[in-house]
Amino acid sequence: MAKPVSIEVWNPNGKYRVVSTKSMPGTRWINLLIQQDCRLEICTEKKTILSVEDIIALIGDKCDGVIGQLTEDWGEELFSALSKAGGKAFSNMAVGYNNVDVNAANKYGVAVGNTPGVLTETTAELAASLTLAAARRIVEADEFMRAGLYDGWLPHLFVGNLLKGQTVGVIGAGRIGSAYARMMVEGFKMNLIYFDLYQATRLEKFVTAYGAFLKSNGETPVTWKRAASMDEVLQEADIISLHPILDKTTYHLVNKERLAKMKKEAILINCSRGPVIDEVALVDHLRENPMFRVGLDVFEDEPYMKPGLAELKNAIVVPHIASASKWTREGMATLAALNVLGKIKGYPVWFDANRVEPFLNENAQPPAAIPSIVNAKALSLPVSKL
Ligand SMILES: NC(=O)C1=CN([C@@H]2O[C@H](COP(=O)(O)OP(=O)(O)OC[C@H]3O[C@@H](n4cnc5c(N)ncnc54)[C@H](O)[C@@H]3O)[C@@H](O)[C@H]2O)C=CC1
Ligand SMILES: O=C(O)C(=O)CO
Repeated sequence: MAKPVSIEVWNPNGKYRVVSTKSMPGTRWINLLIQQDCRLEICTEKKTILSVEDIIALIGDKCDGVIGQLTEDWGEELFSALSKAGGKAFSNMAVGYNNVDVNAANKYGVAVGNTPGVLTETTAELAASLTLAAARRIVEADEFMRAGLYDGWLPHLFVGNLLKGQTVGVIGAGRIGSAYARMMVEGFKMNLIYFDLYQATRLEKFVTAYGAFLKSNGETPVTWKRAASMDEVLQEADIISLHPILDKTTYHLVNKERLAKMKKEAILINCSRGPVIDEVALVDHLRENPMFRVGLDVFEDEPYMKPGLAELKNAIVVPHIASASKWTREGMATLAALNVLGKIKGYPVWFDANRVEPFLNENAQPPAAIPSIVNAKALSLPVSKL
């Protein structure tokens, strides 16, 4: 028998039982569920990462849908338990869903939701923050001040890298990668080189137009290039930011050999998923190349860091906070709740998961549609014509 898991209950007499494995920011998501006849149970356990056993206990004998977190292992066992409890809907409170076995969800006919769009700019802004912090050695300099070591201006004190006119490399120029690229190109007048399986046409158009604007102003225009290989980006870029999804093709995308191809003074940023970098190889590379710097939001064995990383001055590390702005986190909670609610209600799937704004307008009722279901095609779910 699994140990009971503590919960907080909203709208106890609601017809549909929805479980959220964590408390989430804001109250709109709660109100949307309870207004639509859901009994909402929010897990209040103190431990951060729930086990499969904990979640099975939460699902119980009758459960219509679950809102879960990227730290949880949503595979065969959980989808089987949810399906047995009558559930047809699960949503990650995240855009990335590498923690979800979508084939297992398909097998049990469970729709899998995610939360795209609402975190694009927030995540790109953190990647840009890490880039600046690494380029200008802000964390090292802050530690130096607090340690009382500053005794006057010096020509060599914390000299870093200028971004203007340098090349920013983006691996994975999807929603977040493109937003980051625009920030770096427009904000710091950097040239762009990117690698993606698909052409980022809108991004290319943006850089072309911005380059023309700069030229018409008598300034050096910015340029863009779509690289034929990832190695081309690694060799040419001064800053490289990783924004692909995590799957078999991106696991250890940055390894020992690829690190060796990068410039000795390059800066590597990772706000995607930890296993995209071979972190052991990264620690060795950082030790051997003190001018190479890295800004990491995510880690291979999250929440742990590989031995040695925390001691390195040329690494900036933050605890997976890239999407942590109030607006974004409340929006993620809303989208996750509406994914589950929409499936329970039998709504069609929203026609464009990149345009989720109508669901986020606090002053209007959300559309009668499901914002984003990653296995909509596999489950042959109808698509909204709105
Ligand atoms: N650190 C954090 O808090 C956050 C992390 N993320 C991570 O960022 C990822 C990307 O999010 P979005 O930009 O919204 O997704 P997206 O799907 O718009 O972009 C991903 C891009 O990666 C490209 N890609 C896939 N395989 C590739 C490969 N082998 N080589 C190069 N490019 C490849 C895709 O073609 C696509 O353009 C998420 O899957 C998630 O893992 C997202 C939000 C917050
Ligand atoms: O959405 C995601 O994929 C995250 O990593 C958390 O914002």
